[in-house]
Amino acid sequence: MIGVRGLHKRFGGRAVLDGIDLDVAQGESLCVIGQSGMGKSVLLKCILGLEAPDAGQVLWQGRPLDRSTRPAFMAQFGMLFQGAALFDSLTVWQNVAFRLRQRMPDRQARPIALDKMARVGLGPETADLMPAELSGGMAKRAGLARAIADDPQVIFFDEPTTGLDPIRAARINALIRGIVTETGATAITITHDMESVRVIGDRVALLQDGHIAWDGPVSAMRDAAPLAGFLGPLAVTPP
Ligand SMILES: Nc1ncnc2c1ncn2[C@@H]1O[C@H](COP(=O)(O)OP(=O)(O)OP(=O)(O)O)[C@@H](O)[C@H]1O
Repeated sequence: MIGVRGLHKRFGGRAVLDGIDLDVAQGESLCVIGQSGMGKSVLLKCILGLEAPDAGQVLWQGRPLDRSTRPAFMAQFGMLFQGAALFDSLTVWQNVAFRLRQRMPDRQARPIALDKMARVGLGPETADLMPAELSGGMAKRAGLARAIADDPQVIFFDEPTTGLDPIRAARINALIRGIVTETGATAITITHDMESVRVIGDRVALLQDGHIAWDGPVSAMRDAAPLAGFLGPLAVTPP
């Protein structure tokens, strides 16, 4: 469903992405791991069209994403940003309904937002709070509700557990897995957290030195030699 073909991206003298090929099937949950600075965010930005690759293509439904095909893709994706990235001046429900409100009146958007908030464990009493009044875990849940508000076909999770303690991180991982399974959405998660990989992922791709150094099912991760050196350090979320 999403394909990456021969993606190259260079900054200064350094080839951060040096020929990336990747396919994510419909309904599959792929986790992209790699040490800090290996280009995970750059890869995500290239897929989202926020960074222009030097060479290569991103395909969606078998067609290259370009000026004419990208709008349809953008209408079908949801994203949980690192740090949740809620709009400070909007209430929680308005954040969740951000995209819905662009095409429907508030009286229609609000019940949908409340329904998605309930799915992630945020009760109606939180609807009219401002983001500054939420704890880190609640903000992450609100970001998750926003990511799924428009029933996306593709969801990106950027470091979903960063900044959360292990208990809250485990809850977010379980929520994400539940939502991905329930909705049948295709999911791409960028993470340092191996617990996220184990809970959220069907498949894992290791990004290293500009290449996908290993790509396989999460169940095979433990025996994968290229991952051996990474499972330890990657198990700890960096500050
Ligand atoms: N706009 C840019 N201009 C110059 N260099 C950049 C730019 N964006 C990213 N880079 C460089 O590309 C490399 C990869 O960055 P990227 O943020 O993708 O790493 P990452 O794997 O996501 O790391 P982390 O896990 O720490 O977030 C880094 O060396 C970074 O400095």
